[in-house]
Amino acid sequence: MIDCRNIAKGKEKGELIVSSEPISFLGGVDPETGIIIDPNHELKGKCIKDKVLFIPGGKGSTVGSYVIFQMKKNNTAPKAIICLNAEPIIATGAIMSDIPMVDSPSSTKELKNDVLVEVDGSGGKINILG
Ligand SMILES: C/C(=C\C(=O)O)CCOP(=O)(O)O
Repeated sequence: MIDCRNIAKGKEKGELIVSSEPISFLGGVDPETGIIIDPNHELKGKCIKDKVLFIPGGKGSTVGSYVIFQMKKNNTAPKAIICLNAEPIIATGAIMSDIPMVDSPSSTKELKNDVLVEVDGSGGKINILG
């Protein structure tokens, strides 16, 4: 179990998709599919739908919050979000879209691609399931 700061309430399970780079949701992610479309991003072509997204944080336009909300409506959103350091764009998007979110994990060594985790955005914890 990894202690975190709780940002957006709720609890969801999913497989991790990890990036060392921040993501701009406006222009960087296709809300129709959940695929990363930023040509310069390390996750270009990868789909974040139904994944647990682990990123350093967000960047870019504040409209990114609404892109996250649109993704939730389209069923293309991540199940949960983990950030190293939450910032207002992604935190607002997660809160208004009911996507569990935490930041400031006490350890990141187990947070690797494809690991199944449960994010508890209410209690501020990540459980490693396998
Ligand atoms: C509200 C904005 C644009 C719109 O309505 O489409 C401005 C967003 O400003 P940023 O500097 O990109 O956050």
